[in-house]
Amino acid sequence: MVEKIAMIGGGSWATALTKILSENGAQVGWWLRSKDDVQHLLRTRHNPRYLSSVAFDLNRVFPSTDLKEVVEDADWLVLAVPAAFVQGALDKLDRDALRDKRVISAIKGMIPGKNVLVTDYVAERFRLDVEQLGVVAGPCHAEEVALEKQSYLTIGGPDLELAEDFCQLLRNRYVKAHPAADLDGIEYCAVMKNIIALTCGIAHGLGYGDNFQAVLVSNAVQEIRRFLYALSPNQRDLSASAYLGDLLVTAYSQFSRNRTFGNMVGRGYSVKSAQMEMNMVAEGYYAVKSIYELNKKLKVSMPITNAAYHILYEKISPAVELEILKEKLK
Ligand SMILES: NC(=O)c1ccc[n+]([C@@H]2O[C@H](COP(=O)([O-])OP(=O)(O)OC[C@H]3O[C@@H](n4cnc5c(N)ncnc54)[C@H](OP(=O)(O)O)[C@@H]3O)[C@@H](O)[C@H]2O)c1
Ligand SMILES: O=P(O)(O)OC[C@H](O)CO
Repeated sequence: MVEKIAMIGGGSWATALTKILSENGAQVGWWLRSKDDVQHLLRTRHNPRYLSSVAFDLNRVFPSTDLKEVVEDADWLVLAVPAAFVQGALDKLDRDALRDKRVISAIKGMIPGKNVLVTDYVAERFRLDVEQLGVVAGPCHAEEVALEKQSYLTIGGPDLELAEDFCQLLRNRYVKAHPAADLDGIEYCAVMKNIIALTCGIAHGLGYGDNFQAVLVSNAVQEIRRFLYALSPNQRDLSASAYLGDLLVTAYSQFSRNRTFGNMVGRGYSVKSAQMEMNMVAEGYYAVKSIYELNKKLKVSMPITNAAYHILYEKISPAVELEILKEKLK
């Protein structure tokens, strides 16, 4: 049986996942918001602005701006727009539109303003059971998928059969995938690693070196552990690739959107100009605010998140804030 997937989003990650899934034989209805991009895909088989080297087989990939049609026809829904645009993207769907679907979030962010995980938002908005949900996690840059470099993904979800089914759709010559039961922990960690990478970028932009970054990342693991434990004190191995691996790839990679954004801020760009300079979205910018606000209740010690918040939302000088932060790290 050919699996039918609705891919929601036109950016790098949606493009990479569409490549993996369609080349494995799935039928992918692909919703992009831009008519011009859909026309370009239909004409040339390439997404014009993201991973434009990838050619799609239009017998399996069906680009469209008609969200309802794309969703109606699918067994699986894969969300791959930045979290800030999820509400807008799904706005036109009825509450029952996802009733019998399996919904996978490939998003590493929270809904700004609501400060909830994407899976919690869709579960509530579309009255879904948690067993219908999963997340795509793990250290994986879309750019390396385009180059078919060896990558590892983790599919988190309470229903391990659903998670394994989605793994089977992903596995290929260069992608290994495995299921894991920890939905919330994996999703929160994927949100928080963006904040850490952004702070690593700020430090790099200010001239801090590898010695400092190694200490920053070590302290970040402890910060993430404290926060996750306060939210959901399940047993989880934070050294697994869905947690630590994702933190490392984002904190150290040349491809990282979050690190790049932070680096510009550290070099003196304003938040606005850094955002305008990038044609991609750094989720960490929004995540800082959500996690900072959530933590007002939890009161976990989070010096790195606090520093990032002060720089990005209270306009404190990055140099001053890093001077304060460096005294708190061990
Ligand atoms: N890139 C990766 O390697 C990677 C890997 C794992 C997970 N993720 C996650 O995947 C999610 C999507 O990120 P991405 O990297 O694919 O994004 P991206 O390449 O940075 O592309 C940005 C996307 O956001 C859309 N967008 C920008 N402004 C918008 C607006 N005002 N309203 C609606 N849409 C808007 C863009 O649409 P237009 O092009 O039409 O402007 C584009 O589809 C994020 O949560 C990210 O953390 C990414
Ligand atoms: O490294 P970033 O900031 O581009 O985030 C992309 C992915 O989350 C890496 O797994």
